[in-house]
Amino acid sequence: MSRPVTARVPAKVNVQLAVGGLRLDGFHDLANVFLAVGLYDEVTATPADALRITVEGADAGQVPLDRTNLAARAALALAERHGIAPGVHLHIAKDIPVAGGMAGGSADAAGALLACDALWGTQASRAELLEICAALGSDIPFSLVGGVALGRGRGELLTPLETGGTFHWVFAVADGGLSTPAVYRECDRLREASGAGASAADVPDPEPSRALLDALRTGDATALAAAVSNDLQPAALSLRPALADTLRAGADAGALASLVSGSGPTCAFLAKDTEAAQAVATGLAASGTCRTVRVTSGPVPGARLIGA
Ligand SMILES: C[C@@](CO)(OP(=O)(O)O)[C@H](O)COP(=O)(O)OP(=O)(O)OC[C@H]1O[C@@H](n2ccc(N)nc2=O)[C@H](O)[C@@H]1O
Ligand SMILES: Nc1ncnc2c1ncn2[C@@H]1O[C@H](COP(=O)(O)OP(=O)(O)O)[C@@H](O)[C@H]1O
Repeated sequence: MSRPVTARVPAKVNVQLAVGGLRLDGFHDLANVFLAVGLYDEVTATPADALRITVEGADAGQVPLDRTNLAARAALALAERHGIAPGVHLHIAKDIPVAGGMAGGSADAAGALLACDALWGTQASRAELLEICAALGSDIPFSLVGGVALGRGRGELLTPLETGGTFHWVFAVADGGLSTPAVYRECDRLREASGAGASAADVPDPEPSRALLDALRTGDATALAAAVSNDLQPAALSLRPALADTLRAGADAGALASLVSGSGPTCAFLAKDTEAAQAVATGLAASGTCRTVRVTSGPVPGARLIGA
């Protein structure tokens, strides 16, 4: 019997999330600049008679254990393509906040794919793995690739980006999640309410910011802080007004930039260095405006097999 295989996959923050108009297929075109950060889920694949999912971690109770779990869907997609039975036990050690705008479910899908590919010896090419990822969810290709990348289309068409250094991040994890489709819907509603319109004909094509790409390339945290943006932030704040207090608490504690991570509700804070990040974390914890605070850095590599 084959030995268990474990994949380790990072979370992400979006340093730019420019959202175009609503497409006919229900998605939005994006200029989505992803940066992988050092919070990880681990997915372990062990041979089993049938597909089974187990989850450990503080948020484990919020993760589905049936075939709607993104890790299960990834394993099923790989098995189906290669005509094999999806007999596998997937155990997820979850450290990425659930429904937090940090792509935890996407991380588990990418991890399950890598781990099952190794366990089953399916030897899928990188291109095939990326194709399966894109079919399962817009953010999943980035979980596989990691580092820093620009996502076009609905976020699945990736171009890796150059970076000149490590950035220090603090994350304020909220109580409870936000639904990604609900946040996109609220973004459209706010655009309609402002009179500008929300369709692809009304909203300019999203473009990556030149200043942001330059700041990433040079590794300049102050320049990056000046250039970060998230078009979903007004929608997340509209659905969860208390996030404004969290963003303010991080800024008061010395963060160079405070923004909602993707669709939220996790808030991300960029700090000058490790000491400044600790000070921001201490200030946020004392503010009582979030459930937990995490300090980390990035960019980090994407999904990797460990202990192989
Ligand atoms: C907002 C972002 C930013 O990176 O991530 P989160 O912050 O939620 O992690 C992503 O765009 C989320 O990507 P992901 O969570 O993979 O979304 P999908 O499963 O592909 O789509 C879920 C739903 O989100 C909406 N959606 C998603 C992507 C996109 N470009 N336009 C959309 O309108 C659609 O309503 C879609 O049905
Ligand atoms: N492996 C998984 N881990 C977390 N959530 C999952 C997973 N599979 C499916 N889901 C569902 O996807 C939703 C969004 O989860 P997640 O990817 O953590 O958030 P986000 O899209 O905000 O980054 C969850 O509420 C949950 O119902």
